[in-house]
Amino acid sequence: MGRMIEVEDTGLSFTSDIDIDRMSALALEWLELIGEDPRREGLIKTPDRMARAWAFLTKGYRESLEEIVGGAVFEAEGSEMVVIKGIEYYSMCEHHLLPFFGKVHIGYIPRKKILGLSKFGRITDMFARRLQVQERLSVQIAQAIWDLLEPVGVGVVVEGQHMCMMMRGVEKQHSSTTSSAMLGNFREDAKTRDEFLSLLR
Ligand SMILES: Nc1nc2c(ncn2[C@@H]2O[C@H](COP(=O)(O)OP(=O)(O)OP(=O)(O)O)[C@@H](O)[C@H]2O)c(=O)[nH]1
Ligand SMILES: [Zn+2]
Repeated sequence: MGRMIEVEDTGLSFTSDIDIDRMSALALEWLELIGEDPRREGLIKTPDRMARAWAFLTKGYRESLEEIVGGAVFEAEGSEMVVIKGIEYYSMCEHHLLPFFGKVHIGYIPRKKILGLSKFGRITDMFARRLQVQERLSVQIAQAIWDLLEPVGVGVVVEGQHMCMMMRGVEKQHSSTTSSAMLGNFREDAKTRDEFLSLLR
């Protein structure tokens, strides 16, 4: 069993290692409970596959910002807006444990530090690969960039389609949700925010 980790300010805790055997045993029971025969040929390896898939889908719990960003914070001059558009993500809603997915758009105005471009995708994935609501995903990405780079401002826009609203429940196939998080002058200055939003169009 893994070490228990407390996540600051969230009241969340989780184990640092995934116990694949125990998850697999639960998955087998799950298959029985939905009315399947987990011993039939096609399902023999399914509990193990399911455990491993879930280990991947929740790997963000076992990653930290320091670890994924490494040394890719660089000193830089200039204070023009940087926009990274269309970062795809897949996450799991915390209410139904069904997927939601879409795109993340990030903008920031550096003060003295810039970030390696690939790291925006890695930060997105670290938070997306946890149980989420879309609003919190937006805020966590923005806050992480804020803490890392101490920029003049940062804005994050997340678009998402939620399988729990498509495959079940309200069964709406064509709705999509946009959420955002704005910090610094992206929050305070309408002109900066508008410039960011116009670059997303
Ligand atoms: N705000 C927000 N809501 C979400 C997200 N993902 C799923 N939900 C919603 O969470 C809500 C949970 O509502 P409940 O009434 O407790 O659950 P439910 O009976 O399964 O609801 P229905 O989906 O309407 O059938 C639903 O309205 C979901 O659409 C998300 O990322 N953000
Ligand atoms: Zn849901």
